[in-house]
Amino acid sequence: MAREERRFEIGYGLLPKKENSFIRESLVNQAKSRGIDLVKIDRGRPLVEQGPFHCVLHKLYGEDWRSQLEDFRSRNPNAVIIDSPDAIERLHNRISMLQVVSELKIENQSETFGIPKQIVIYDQETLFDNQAWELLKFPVIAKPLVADGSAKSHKMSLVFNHDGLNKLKPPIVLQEFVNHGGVIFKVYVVGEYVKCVKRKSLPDVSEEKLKSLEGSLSFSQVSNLATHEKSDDKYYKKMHLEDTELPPQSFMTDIARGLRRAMKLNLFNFDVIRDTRFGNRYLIIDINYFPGYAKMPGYETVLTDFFCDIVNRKERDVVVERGLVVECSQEKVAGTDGRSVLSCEEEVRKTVTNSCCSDGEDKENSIQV
Ligand SMILES: Nc1ncnc2c1ncn2[C@@H]1O[C@H](COP(=O)(O)OP(=O)(O)OP(=O)(O)O)[C@@H](O)[C@H]1O
Ligand SMILES: O=P(O)(O)O[C@H]1[C@H](OP(=O)(O)O)[C@@H](OP(=O)(O)O)[C@@H](O)[C@@H](O)[C@@H]1OP(=O)(O)O
Ligand SMILES: [Mg+2]
Ligand SMILES: [Mg+2]
Repeated sequence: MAREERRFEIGYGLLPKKENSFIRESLVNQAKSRGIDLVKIDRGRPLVEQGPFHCVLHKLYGEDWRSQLEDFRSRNPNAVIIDSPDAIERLHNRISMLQVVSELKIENQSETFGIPKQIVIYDQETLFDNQAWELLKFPVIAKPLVADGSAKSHKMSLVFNHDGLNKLKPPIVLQEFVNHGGVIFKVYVVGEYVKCVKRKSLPDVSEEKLKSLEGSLSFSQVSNLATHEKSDDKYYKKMHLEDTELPPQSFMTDIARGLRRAMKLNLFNFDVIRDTRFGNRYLIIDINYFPGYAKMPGYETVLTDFFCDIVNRKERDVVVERGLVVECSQEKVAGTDGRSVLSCEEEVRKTVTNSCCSDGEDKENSIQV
């Protein structure tokens, strides 16, 4: 006798721009075909009155939203919130964002990683204080300290010399500009899934060129420009993205998994550049929460797989790859708010079968919510 299909509801809270790019019909349909209904959260009504959702997916800020999530969590202790506002908050400050990279330990003989030299400047006086400059060398990139998703938080300046400092408005982070061959790598993380892609970046600045450059140059979201915006530009015509080799996948995966565990986040990307002075040195310059996944080929499948894992309370790394279900209680794996996806041994032991995400067959290891 055919078993009734179990369905799950995932509520999403996104700004209109994100909703437009992420919630495509192709994603909604694929999720639906595998037992997941993506439902828009009505921001005009309390979250607790909606659903009931098995999972909440969000990229919204502010105190009101935080307290709505808190209420939701206490009333729905079994629901999963992807991800916790506290964990996301770390990415709203460009210093705390990269601190986690500096603390990460990864064993690798052939490649190294880190972050560029940087200082934080809170006021105008410190900007012109020579002591602050002992560590850094021009050119530098001035980035707003706050990275809250506003247009302002993406406005950057490439500063060539002291004259260029006049226009800057602290609080800012001054980060050494590192020549990297004009190509940036964006590493997308969706739970355990890791995908690295190439994008165009700022061109290198030679010592020679630096002498002739005046002041500073402003720019914003250079790796996100539409193709037509780049195509007229002489520089971009000269660029050969296809000639650039990707960093080793296993190295990027190790960094991604390390970051995921340390930050307790499931949905993020990080920007990596390869220092041209040392072909095997990689620098992480930016980490973004819930980035533009729709730019990833086949994002619908990747995201649907992830949703299925979440609602089934199972993760590939623990349940499938290692096959050791009990490890969940010992491993600090990226948690979510509400209940950690992998935190509790008892939950994992509640092994039942259900039809969500199965390809027609029941899976012995799936966990029911
Ligand atoms: N230290 C650096 N050295 C060389 N280039 C850099 C450095 N920092 C940033 N860039 C360039 O400037 C761009 C913007 O910087 P960053 O990624 O920090 O800004 P963002 O506004 O947070 O970007 P996103 O749109 O990815 O959120 C990068 O994509 C890269 O092209
Ligand atoms: O739409 P959103 O506001 O989430 O924009 C994000 C943007 O995704 P989009 O492509 O969907 O616009 C991301 O692009 P990719 O790194 O994936 O290229 C990146 O620029 C994030 O920094 C942005 O987030 P913010 O920093 O502004 O919060
Ligand atoms: Mg970036
Ligand atoms: Mg960013």
